Amino acid sequence: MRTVPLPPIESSDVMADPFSSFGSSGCCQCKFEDTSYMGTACGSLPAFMMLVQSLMMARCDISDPCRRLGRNELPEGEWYDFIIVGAGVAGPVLARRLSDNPWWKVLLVEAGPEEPTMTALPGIAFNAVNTALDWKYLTEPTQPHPTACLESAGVCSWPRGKMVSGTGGLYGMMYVRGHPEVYNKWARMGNVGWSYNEIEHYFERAENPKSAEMVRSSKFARTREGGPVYIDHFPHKPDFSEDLLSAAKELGHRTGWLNGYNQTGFMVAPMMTQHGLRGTTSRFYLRPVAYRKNLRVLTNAHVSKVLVNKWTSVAYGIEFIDKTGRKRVVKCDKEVILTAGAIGSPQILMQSGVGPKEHLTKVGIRTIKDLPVGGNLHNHVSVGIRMSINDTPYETFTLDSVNEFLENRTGSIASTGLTQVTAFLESSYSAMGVPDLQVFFDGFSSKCPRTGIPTECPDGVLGACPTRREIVARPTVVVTETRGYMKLRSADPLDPPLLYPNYFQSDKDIKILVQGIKAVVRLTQTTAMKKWDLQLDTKPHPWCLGYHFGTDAYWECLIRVQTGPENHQSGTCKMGPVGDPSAVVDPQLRVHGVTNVRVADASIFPIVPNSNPVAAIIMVAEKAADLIHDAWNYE
Ligand SMILES: Cc1cc2nc3c(=O)[nH]c(=O)nc-3n(C[C@H](O)[C@H](O)[C@H](O)COP(=O)(O)OP(=O)(O)OC[C@H]3O[C@@H](n4cnc5c(N)ncnc54)[C@H](O)[C@@H]3O)c2cc1C
Repeated sequence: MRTVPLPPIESSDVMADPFSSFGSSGCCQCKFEDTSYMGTACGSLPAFMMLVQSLMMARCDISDPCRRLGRNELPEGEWYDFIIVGAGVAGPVLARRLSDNPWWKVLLVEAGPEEPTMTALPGIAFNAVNTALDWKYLTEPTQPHPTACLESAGVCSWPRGKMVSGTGGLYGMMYVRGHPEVYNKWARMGNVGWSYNEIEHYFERAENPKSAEMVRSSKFARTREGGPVYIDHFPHKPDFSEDLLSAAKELGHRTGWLNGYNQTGFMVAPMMTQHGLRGTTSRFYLRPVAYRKNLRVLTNAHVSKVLVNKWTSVAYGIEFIDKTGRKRVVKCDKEVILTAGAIGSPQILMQSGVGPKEHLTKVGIRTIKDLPVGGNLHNHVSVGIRMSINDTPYETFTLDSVNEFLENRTGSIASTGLTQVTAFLESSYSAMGVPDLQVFFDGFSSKCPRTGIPTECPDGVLGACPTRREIVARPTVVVTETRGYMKLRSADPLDPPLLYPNYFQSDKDIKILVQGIKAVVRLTQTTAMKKWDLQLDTKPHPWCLGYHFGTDAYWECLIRVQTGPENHQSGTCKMGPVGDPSAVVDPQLRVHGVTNVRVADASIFPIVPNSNPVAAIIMVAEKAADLIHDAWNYE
């Protein structure tokens, strides 16, 4: 941890827009406990990255210290109206919207530290994975036999962010709403008020499309500019991306805007980004209101349970473990809202005695309400298909690109490279025009450049690079049939839960994925790709030598051996009406049978949207805020 010691925040220090503080030294009068994690990300920290880190941390327009709310202590004896648990994607939205009412006191509690400065750089977007800012969850092998991630004995790795911004601190920033039919299906499952027509305005309320092209296009036709979430294209993309779109066009795919009912095709995706920096809901929703007296953000506080009166089943506060390891209690008058994500929220509910009675009894927790918490666990799933192009793979993160970024906030550091290109495709199993495959592409990105010199190769050597650059295409099933579950490992709230995703228990998921592989392989046969000599890596995986390379049987083997577990975990506190035996929360997001507890994050999805989920999570949090305002304003 590195502390920048500065005097307390003045409201006049707080800018509505961080870019307005660009070049100003005045904002550096503020205090912010920054986290340095590049050493872990890089193994040992090269001098060049140490320099970059010091530069970024010292720049107030990037580190933004005056607009950080996170504190490790709470004043003794304070009471709150609402306690929100988890400052990831959903938590900051609710904290902002509820504290809009100046009469309500709101506390947002987060297990991790404030959002570090370095996560703001899109060019090293995924560096916080596997550091102290990641919960580093590992799944359990499917019983009785492993069905996926066979290369690692059936154990898949699930990174989840542990910081203000949550998994948003290590996500790819892609902003996609998902197909309207997914939400219509939620409504058909008995979730009154959740059809696309009824929720569309929550997307619109959040969005702030920035590029002129977006504002003009029909994509955001009904969205007025001015929502908190900046949506833009990155200011930089590799030349290869446009040719990739041409190749897709050649194969008959639609290219350009993909949204709403027209989601199928290839595009350079819209991103949550502002002035070249990572867009997170903490940046967009919390920082502009850092001056509010009725909003507190408590960091490094692990919530162990919601306090529920065992006679009345009414929630009245939370118990948490603070930074020093001390158990503490904080109470509220109105509601506890769980936004701790698809693993954190169900874990906290079960620790509180809300969950499957048989399981809770086994781990020694007294049941307050018997509910199927932790069921319906599902996730998208992918496989990486290695390819290469004729291009010298020089580092994109160089001293020149650092200078360009610092001067203009443009260049490769303001972008995630080829990851900004995506495709949505329909397999032969898809219905109603809902794409069931998404393709991600990786390439032209950096992790830990060592020298900053433009002729640095991927292994850190200068000059004599190989002549081919690796590109990975990742077809991903986004309408999955498989369902898993999670359980507590023990009654200890600090023990990670047992996660059983059961990948590919449904054969349909693997068949869809094979079709996705064939679709990406077809790209290698296009004229547009001749220019780059895009080639499939045909070296068979040693575990799949028993199958002919390129046959369905070979691909099925590869999928199970080298499973890409994706990061869109959902459904563990499923939303459904009274009478739905698999439901945990009702369509008002209230936990069935427990008063004054709601859940408002990816865990309430009855079915995960067929796209990256952050847009949908923001929509859920926006709607939750209205439900809460309606409930308590009436009171
Ligand atoms: C590498 C990667 C790339 C991704 N790219 C994209 C993308 O481009 N676009 C997209 O839409 N999605 C993407 N995602 C997925 C997306 O980031 C997640 O779906 C989303 O962040 C989930 O939001 P959430 O609010 O439900 O949970 P989280 O963001 O995980 O937030 C939960 C918060 O609660 C806190 N918490 C948990 N337990 C406790 C506790 N007991 N006490 C206190 N606090 C607690 C956590 O520390 C965390 O801050 C990506 C994910 C990963 C890992």
